[in-house]
Parts: sequence; C-alpha cells; structure tokens
Amino acid sequence: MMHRRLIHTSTLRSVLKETIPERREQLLKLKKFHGQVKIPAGDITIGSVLGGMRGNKSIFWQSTTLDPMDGIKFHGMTIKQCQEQLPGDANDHQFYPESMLWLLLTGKVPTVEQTNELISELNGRAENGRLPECTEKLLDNLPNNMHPMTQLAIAVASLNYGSQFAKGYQAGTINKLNYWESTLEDSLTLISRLPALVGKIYSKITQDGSPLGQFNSSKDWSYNICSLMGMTAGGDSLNNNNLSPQQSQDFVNLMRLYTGIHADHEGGNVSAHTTHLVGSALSDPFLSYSSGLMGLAGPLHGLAAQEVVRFLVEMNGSIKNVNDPKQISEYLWSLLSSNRVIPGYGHAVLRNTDPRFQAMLEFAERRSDEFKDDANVQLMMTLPKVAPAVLKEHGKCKNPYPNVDSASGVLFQHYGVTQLLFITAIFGCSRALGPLSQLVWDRIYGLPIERPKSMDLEALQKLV
Ligand SMILES: CC(=O)SCCNC(=O)CCNC(=O)[C@H](O)C(C)(C)COP(=O)(O)OP(=O)(O)OC[C@H]1O[C@@H](n2cnc3c(N)ncnc32)[C@H](O)[C@@H]1OP(=O)(O)O
Ligand SMILES: O=C([O-])CC(=O)C(=O)O
Repeated sequence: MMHRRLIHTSTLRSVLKETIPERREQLLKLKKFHGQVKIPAGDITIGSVLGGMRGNKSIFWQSTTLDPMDGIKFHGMTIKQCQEQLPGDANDHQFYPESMLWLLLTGKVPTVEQTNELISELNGRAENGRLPECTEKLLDNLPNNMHPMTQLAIAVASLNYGSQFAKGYQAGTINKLNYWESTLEDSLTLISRLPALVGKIYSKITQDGSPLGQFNSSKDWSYNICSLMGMTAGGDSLNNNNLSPQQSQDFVNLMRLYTGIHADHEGGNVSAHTTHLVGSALSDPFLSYSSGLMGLAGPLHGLAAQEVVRFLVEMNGSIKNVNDPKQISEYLWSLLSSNRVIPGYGHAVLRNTDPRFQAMLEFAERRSDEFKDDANVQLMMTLPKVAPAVLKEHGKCKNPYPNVDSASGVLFQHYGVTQLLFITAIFGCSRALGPLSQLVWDRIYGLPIERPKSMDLEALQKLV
C-alpha cells in the first residue's frame, strides 16, 4: 500500500508541478509590474465597510468564481459541464467528489485513471477508517448530544497533532518554496479522514457511539461517508433504515452530488474566507479548516441546511395541503412578520435561483416515484413557486430565490438522516475540498498574512 501511495502522490504532484512555475511567474509579474492597477467596481464605500464588505473585490481565489445570475463555476465549468465531463458513476451521470478535488487542485479535468488514483490515495490515507487515538478518545469524551458541528470542528483541529506542515515548520525542515507540499499532505489526510469522523459523530448521536458501518477501501469517499453512517445496503453497514439496494445506490449518489457541488463557492463565503484567513497566519490545514467549519456552523451560512428541514417540518405541521400556494404564502407571511428569515432563500451574491439547488431538485425529479409520498420533499418542490413572490412583496431581501440549502436536508431526511443537526456536518465534508485546495495554492504563491485596515466610527464620520 505504501508503494502504491507514493506512485499516486507523485501523479497528482506531477500534474501540479507542471502548472506551478507558470502560475507563480504570472502572479509575481502581476504583483511587481501591475500592483498599482485599480480594480473596476472595487471601490470601498462606507456602506461596504458597514455592510459586511459586500461586493469588495479583495480576496484572491483561483478555483471557483460566482456569477450573480449564473452561479458557481469550477475552473470555468458549470455544474452541468462537471456532470458531463468529470469521471464518476456512469449510471447516474454523477461525478465523484474526488474528480472535483482533482479539478480544484490542478485546474484540469482528470482522467478516469487519475480519479481512481486519487480515490486510492485518499483510501490509503484513511487507514481503514481508523482515527488517530487522541482524536478517537477526544470524540468519545465529548457529550453525544453536543452539536455535531462543534464535535467536527474540535476533531478536525485535533488532527493537527499529526500535521506534517506544523512539524516541518517547527523543525525548520521546510521553507517558503516547499510549504505547499506538506500543506497538500495535510489537506489530503484531512479530507481522507472525514468519512470516519462524521461516521463516528453520527454513531454518537444515533447509537451511543457504537459503529454503524465499516470502511471499504475499494469504494469511493462518498460511499464511505454513507456506509460509516450506517446507510448502505450490501454488507458494509448496519443499514438501520432498511434501504433497498436501489435506495442505497441513490443515497450514495445523492451524497456524491451533494459533496461534489458544495465543495467551493469562491473565496468570500464565511467558511472559505475563514480557512484562507487563518491559513494566512501559516496555521496548518487542520487548524485553518477547523476555523472554517466553525463559520459554516452559523445559521446564515451552512447551518441553514438544518434550519430548512426544521422549517419545512414545522410548516407541514401547520398547513393542511402542501400543494396549496395560499396556505404556504400565509405561513411565510407569519414567519416574516415575526422578523424571522425564510431559511434556504436569499444570498449575499446570487440574484437568481442557485444552480446547486437546481441540481438537487433535478435529482429528486428524476426519482419522482421515490419522493411522491414525502410531504417535506413535496413542500420543498412547491416552495419555489410561492416564496419568491412573497419575499419580493416583503421587499427586503435582494435575492428572493432558493439557495443550495433549500433542498439538501429534506432529501437526506427522506433516506433516514433524521438527526437534523447532523446535516451541516455533511456540508463540512464537502466544503473541505475547495478551501483546502486553495490553501495549497496560497502556499504555492507564497501569499502573505491577511491584515486589512479597520476603521472606527469617528474615522468614517470624518469622511462625510
Ligand atoms: C450555503 C449558504 O451559506 S447559502 C445561504 C444560507 N442562509 C440562508 O438560507 C438563511 C436565509 N437567508 C439570509 O439570511 C440572507 O439571505 C443571507 C444571509 C444568505 C444573505 O444576507 P444578505 O446579503 O445580508 O442579504 P440581503 O442584502 O438580501 O438582506 C437584506 C435584508 O433582507 C433580509 N433577508 C435576506 N434574506 C432573507 C430571507 N430569506 N428571509 C427573510 N428576510 C431575508 C435580511 O435579513 C436583511 O434584513 P435587514 O435589512 O432587516 O437586516
Ligand atoms: O457564497 C456564499 O456566501 C454562501 C454559499 O452559498 C456557500 O458558501 O456555498
């Protein structure tokens, strides 16, 4: 296995190494010769300083860009193009998140062989789903009912005990030119351990910590997330929800879809920006991403995924007909008039329906028989026909359309993920792929510590 790992590592590295010199030179030239060039529409106003820096173009991020109307592009590729071109489960046109990781890291579409190599590389690092002893013990000692995101962030931070980057930095055996190599090592290790981490956390909240499934090193990352959550049919897990073989395959493909498309959303979102910011102090990838997870755990960001399910379940309990727009509209108005947000709607950048929501919706539409009797899924599908008009009339939010969190939770719940608080932990697996890829590039480029200037009220007052 060790021999195979070395070969796999060099393949990913050789592709990266081919790209690095040209990219480094491009960045250095920009910095040296064009550092004074102003960025159009990047003016900083009092409004933006007081308004969450909305619209300020001030973060360098390579792998994804977000267009307000068209949504996310991964190295220029739309979700549909990724579904067409990235290797994955051919039966369901569903790419593996490992192919997405390759794309994010290298900027290139991997071949099937390269994707399989990365799958093996991650499986080798996962050590059959065994966690380092200190992390295992730490998780055992946390209360089972502590929020899964808190447990995940703590566990990820604890993995820094084995950080190659931190060790190399302490020992003085690495330098600015090769920081990226141990950052890559740590990032791949972190990603490889996520199925075991979330499997363990899920077992704690559902079964007092007793294992729900086993790691299968011949399978992909998403499959292992599902089986370690006890949710595959076919021998690798307890399959406590009695999923049929077809449902099990669909659930694994839902996991691949979800973890593939939530991987990155350019640099300004809270989880990505936090990872990037903390990493800029040369904190290792475990500490950096642990901080990102803590940001993801906020209800205006990733935690909205859990809030949406709660909201749909509550709405279902108080309206009589999930297909009646009038009843839905009245319910939404009651929520808005008590000054609550409609979770899963609105966005800081998007001004249109989130194409990630669309992709999740299409997953459900392709399986209409499976979902036809699920009132929560039906409500999720009806809501986009009602909520935008209500939000427009309400007149506050800039984007009245559904975002990615609108659909995911109820689909997971349908297959038996009934522990709503856990849903954001699955988001936490996915989001590792983008910000950690960027962290590798941050080190390749030798980006400096982030340190913007702050202003107090008096200083702002003087400007007017
Ligand atoms: C993976 C993700 O992070 S996707 C986002 C997940 N979050 C959610 O779904 C939570 C619900 N949505 C929201 O709270 C917001 O739309 C956010 C946080 C996503 C974006 O926030 P902003 O960029 O500040 O939105 P925007 O500029 O449109 O806000 C203007 C006003 O509309 C309100 N608003 C925005 N979205 C909504 C909503 N879904 N329901 C009700 N009111 C809303 C804001 O609270 C704000 O009110 P205020 O002026 O009283 O403070
Ligand atoms: O882009 C944002 O601000 C929030 C979001 O949708 C994400 O991070 O996936």
